[in-house]
Amino acid sequence: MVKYAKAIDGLAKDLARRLAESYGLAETDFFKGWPRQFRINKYHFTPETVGKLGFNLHTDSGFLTILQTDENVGGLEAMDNVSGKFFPISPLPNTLAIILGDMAKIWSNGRLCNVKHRVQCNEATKRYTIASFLLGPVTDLEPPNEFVDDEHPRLYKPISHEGLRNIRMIKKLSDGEALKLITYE
Ligand SMILES: O=C(O)CCC(=O)C(=O)O
Ligand SMILES: [Fe+2]
Repeated sequence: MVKYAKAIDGLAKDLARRLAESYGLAETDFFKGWPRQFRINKYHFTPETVGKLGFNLHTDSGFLTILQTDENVGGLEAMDNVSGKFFPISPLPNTLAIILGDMAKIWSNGRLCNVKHRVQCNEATKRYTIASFLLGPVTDLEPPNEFVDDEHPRLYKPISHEGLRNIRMIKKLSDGEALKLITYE
């Protein structure tokens, strides 16, 4: 378990660093000291739950999620935010799914998309997934200067990961809509 967590943590940091590099940012270790979280999702799908949701539509509140999906049981669906259509993220052996969350959208000043996703129960069986989250800063997050200019004015008021999570919880907005509440007029 510790070995797995360390390897996943290394991968998350590597992905974040490469993302920053791909935008030509000066600061590529921006995620230093950000908390991480690890969760095993266990779905007890039954004949009664077939056709229902196992996990409601949501965005992940953090920066990025590395999801190890069940190799045999599908159900994860991502939403295309232009058409609103859902498409399945089918299980592929030896493949991890990477999901960008609310903090990635705030950090990139709106360039990166916080992907809406859900889990649909398609068959009466058990389903296991492992989600590892690189969350976000404990202090208020502001996009790097490279993401802000006259054509791309600051979209969001500075906020910590916990601050955003509190808004999501209090306002019951776990589908990414909480970002509208911290948008500059
Ligand atoms: O179990 C899945 O496939 C998705 C889990 C998920 O979206 C999450 O843990 O945030
Ligand atoms: Fe999720």
